[in-house]
Amino acid sequence: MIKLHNVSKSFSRFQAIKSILLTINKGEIHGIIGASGAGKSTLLRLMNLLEVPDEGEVEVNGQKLTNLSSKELRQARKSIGMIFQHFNLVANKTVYENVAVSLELANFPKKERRSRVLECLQFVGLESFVEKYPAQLSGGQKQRVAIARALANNPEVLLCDEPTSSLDPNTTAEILGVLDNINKSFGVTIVIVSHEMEVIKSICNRVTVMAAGEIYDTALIEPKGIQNLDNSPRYFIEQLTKDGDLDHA
Ligand SMILES: Nc1ncnc2c1ncn2[C@@H]1O[C@H](COP(=O)(O)OP(=O)(O)OP(=O)(O)O)[C@@H](O)[C@H]1O
Repeated sequence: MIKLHNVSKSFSRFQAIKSILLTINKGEIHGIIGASGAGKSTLLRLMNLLEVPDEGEVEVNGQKLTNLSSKELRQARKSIGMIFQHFNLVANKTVYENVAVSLELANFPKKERRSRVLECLQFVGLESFVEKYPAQLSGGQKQRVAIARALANNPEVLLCDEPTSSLDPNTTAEILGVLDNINKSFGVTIVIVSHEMEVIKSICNRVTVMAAGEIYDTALIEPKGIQNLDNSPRYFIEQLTKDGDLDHA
């Protein structure tokens, strides 16, 4: 479970996140959608303290990250994986080394590293790519390596920042399938930032709609469509459903 309690974040004098209250339930796939600049990525990065809040508390799996020392935070982050739009692989390391590096950083027992790397690469269907370098991979394959790297330490939470925004529709569907499989197989709580309503609708159980650093609404996504949770106006959600993607200028 992830809890943000009255969390605010400013950059210089610009308030990007305004006193946000949000609970993400254990085991759910939670989408965060909103127009460009709404604060989606900042909100996600507050969940593992890549951005440190100016005010408020961040709690993940019962631990208040905002109260931890830097050593304790490093430990807590082992259970929070993250993937990015541009994959963030290390160009001069092989597929194998890119995944192994997260185990080294986490002091994973040396003897078990090789089998764990291979296990994660097998899960994403890339066990035969161990000796390849990122430049030899397609976008979808790079994102699979990034997912394997994020999975290596058995995270309880996976934060995904626009994970399919650089991919074509077929590859997007494949990557969303991998994320769904991770959620179903291991019970990992997944948070996905996206500007595409189709992505959110195809995989998420709930969606939070952001506008100008605030939560506009949180809605439950049912198989038959989107239903409002909070009895607040349905207008924005209905617009999103009708118009499809949000403008991502
Ligand atoms: N490190 C930073 N320094 C200064 N301003 C920042 C920083 N990070 C984010 N911002 C500003 O905070 C606001 C929210 O940014 P954020 O990236 O969270 O929005 P977003 O909804 O994810 O947008 P996009 O969809 O375009 O990525 C923007 O106005 C952005 O310019």
